[in-house]
Amino acid sequence: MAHIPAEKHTPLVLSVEGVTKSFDGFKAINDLNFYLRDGELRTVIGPNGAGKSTFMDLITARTKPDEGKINFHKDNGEDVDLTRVREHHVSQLGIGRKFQNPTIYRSHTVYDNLKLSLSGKRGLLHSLFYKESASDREKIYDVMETIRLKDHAHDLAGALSHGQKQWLEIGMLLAQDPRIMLVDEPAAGMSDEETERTGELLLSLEGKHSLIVIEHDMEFVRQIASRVTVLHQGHVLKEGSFDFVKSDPQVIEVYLGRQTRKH
Ligand SMILES: Nc1ncnc2c1ncn2[C@@H]1O[C@H](COP(=O)(O)OP(=O)(O)OP(=O)(O)O)[C@@H](O)[C@H]1O
Repeated sequence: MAHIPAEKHTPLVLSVEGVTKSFDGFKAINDLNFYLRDGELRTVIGPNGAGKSTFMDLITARTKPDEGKINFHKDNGEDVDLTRVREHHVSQLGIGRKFQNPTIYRSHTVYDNLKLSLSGKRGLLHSLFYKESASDREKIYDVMETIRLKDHAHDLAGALSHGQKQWLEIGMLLAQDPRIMLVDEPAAGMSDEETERTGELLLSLEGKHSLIVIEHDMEFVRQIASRVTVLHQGHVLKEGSFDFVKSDPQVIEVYLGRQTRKH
């Protein structure tokens, strides 16, 4: 059983218990226990092949585990077993995922991308023709404010910088009010300034949403992390503050030491 920190009494939003997933006999995820608190920003690090993407695939029901439980704790007190839910229902439950490559509509404006995302639940064809209400407009402006793209509302998404595209996609998730946001390497390919602004953006979401951020850039992890989970061979190797995991000999051995040698 994984250790649940006793010092915090915030309710859990996600419990992953005893989860195993094999591919052709290889355990990509091996007896994994992971708990996420409501409003928490958790960073997940680990070497290539540690199982980070598979972990996200399991939470979003893209992949089904061989064993174990994955429970989403709804704010009405109900639990939903995510291993029994279809992938498209997971986003309707309020679990959104941002992949590494932005999936924005390049030939639409920033505003229209957010509008499409807001109305996404109604289907794409409907979304193209739907007239947003005053509260929808307010929501879109709130999101643009959060992702700092208000001044680009009427720019085509395809003309945005790499960093701005990533922020727009985070905004598209936000437009759907997710309870849990899964964010895969948000700072990849960004300039130092964009990376720092991305960190500020994620920190501004802490408390309002629960976030799991996978990241390799340790400077970025230092900026955003309060609690870090280190995955290794599909299992939690260590979990704790940035300073705790950074100085842990096992983490240095399997991940940080190798990272340093690479550069
Ligand atoms: N669909 C699949 N079929 C076969 N093997 C898979 C599949 N998906 C993942 N694996 C294997 O499971 C292991 C974990 O992969 P995963 O992509 O989850 O790791 P990761 O931590 O995200 O790695 P990276 O940092 O390189 O993205 C790897 O050895 C990978 O080859």
